[in-house]
Amino acid sequence: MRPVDAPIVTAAEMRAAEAACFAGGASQTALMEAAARAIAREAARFAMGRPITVLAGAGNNGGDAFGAARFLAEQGFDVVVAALGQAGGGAAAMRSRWSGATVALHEAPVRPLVVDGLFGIGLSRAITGAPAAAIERLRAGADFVLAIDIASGLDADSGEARGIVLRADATLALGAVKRGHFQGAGIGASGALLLDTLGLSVDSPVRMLARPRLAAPGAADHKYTRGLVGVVAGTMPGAARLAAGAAARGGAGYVVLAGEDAGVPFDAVVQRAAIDPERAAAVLVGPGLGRGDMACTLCEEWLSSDLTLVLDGDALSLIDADSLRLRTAPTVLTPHAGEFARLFGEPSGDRIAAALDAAQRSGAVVVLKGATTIVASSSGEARVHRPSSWLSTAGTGDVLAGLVAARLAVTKAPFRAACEAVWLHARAAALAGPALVADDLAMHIPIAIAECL
Ligand SMILES: NC(=O)C1=CN([C@@H]2O[C@H](COP(=O)(O)OP(=O)(O)OC[C@H]3O[C@@H](n4cnc5c(N)ncnc54)[C@H](O)[C@@H]3O)[C@@H](O)[C@H]2O)[C@@H](O)CC1
Ligand SMILES: Nc1ncnc2c1ncn2[C@@H]1O[C@H](COP(=O)(O)OP(=O)(O)O)[C@@H](O)[C@H]1O
Ligand SMILES: [K+]
Repeated sequence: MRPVDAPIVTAAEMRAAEAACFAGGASQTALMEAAARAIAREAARFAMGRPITVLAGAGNNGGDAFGAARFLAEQGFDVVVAALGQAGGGAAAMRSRWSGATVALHEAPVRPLVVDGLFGIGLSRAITGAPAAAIERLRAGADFVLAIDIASGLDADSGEARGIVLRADATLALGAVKRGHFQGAGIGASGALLLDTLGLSVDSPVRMLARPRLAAPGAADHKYTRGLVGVVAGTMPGAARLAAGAAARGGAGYVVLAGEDAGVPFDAVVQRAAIDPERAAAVLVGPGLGRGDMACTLCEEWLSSDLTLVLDGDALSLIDADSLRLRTAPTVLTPHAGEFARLFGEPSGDRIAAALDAAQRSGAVVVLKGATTIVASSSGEARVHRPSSWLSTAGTGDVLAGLVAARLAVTKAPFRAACEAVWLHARAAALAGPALVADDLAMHIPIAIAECL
């Protein structure tokens, strides 16, 4: 099945869940048989009757692979297992139950479907030399590669490539999805992500972002109760206009764009010289702000206020992470990778861990944007989302910042607001379709909202 709202675990967390399952009386063989059955089910769908090469390593990933080969052969598929190393532990039992054709990895026949059971979460060193050459040859000749648990060559936590990676067209995650599916080389090498929980009970404060549930305004609501968003314009007012337009379409009751000659995206957005702090439910500072003296002053003023803030773009270059701790009002930061590195230092491989650390250090909700976007709270919760790659165009981050401000004005709950905004932004991008520009997003936000009511 396609995972929705699923927990995302590290290799250590997965092993702990597996150990708890064994402590509860389950056997490793039974778990492997269940994994093998799930893999065979998916592989059969993708093979559509064509011949299959199953790659089996020496660890449990290989054990799953031998089991899957057996189930596929029982269904009448033409299956060859290409093995690497001597299966040990639970994998040895699975290997002994396989009586079909077995060759060494370097002799693996190129076939339309390759099932990758070389390495899973136990990969401990880079794949190089003869196995790497075999992987390259098989990938080049295959129509479709199904990875068991995680594509071989990916670090399960960071998603970084360890030597060569056998890029998958689909990955069947076992037990739970892994952080490595969403990060580094794992983004491009995992293909379509599927999950079989194998009945394991896994929980984590890090989860895939689910579609939010939103409420229509109440009968007693008016423009102020629904929340006024102030957007501070600066030297590049186009960015502030994009943000203000998104805030208005994102459900705010009233949007004020503050700045002389900033203009407005449409007439519903009000241009004023300044934002009335008594009225504002959330203020966005940063998109197109500039980094001169004026920008510095504005940034300092808003930082020292007791208003709920979204800090984006230039504002993220004008503040320091530790001073944010002094704020008592909610703060949401929306950095891209470069802004994040300036504020908090270059993240080590695991960006999810880096975003959680940053949230804890600053006390703010951190939205670390990119091909995978992570929303992290200072209490250790994180939500992870993969938006359309068509979003990689100028100004889409300004739209997201405006949306966060709108949801913040409506909900008053920073983590929830950031999650809602990231989902709506990605959905608006999907609705806008290929070759979108940032200006296209706002008009699709109401359609995305309608899907959440
Ligand atoms: N965790 C779970 O809940 C479950 C795990 N299962 C499977 O078990 C896998 C993890 O099994 P393991 O812990 O045995 O780990 P792996 O099967 O990923 O491989 C570890 C083995 O490969 C060797 N190795 C690592 N890197 C190497 C390299 N570059 N070159 C050559 N050898 C290398 C190690 O020394 C070890 O023998 C999962 O990915 C999944 O497929 C399933 O069987 C069932 C459920
Ligand atoms: N390759 C990608 N795949 C998916 N989303 C992406 C990709 N690259 C960027 N994005 C998204 O596009 C937006 C870009 O924001 P940002 O870098 O702040 O741009 P800008 O400042 O021009 O608005 C973010 O929401 C980010 O998550
Ligand atoms: K694998």
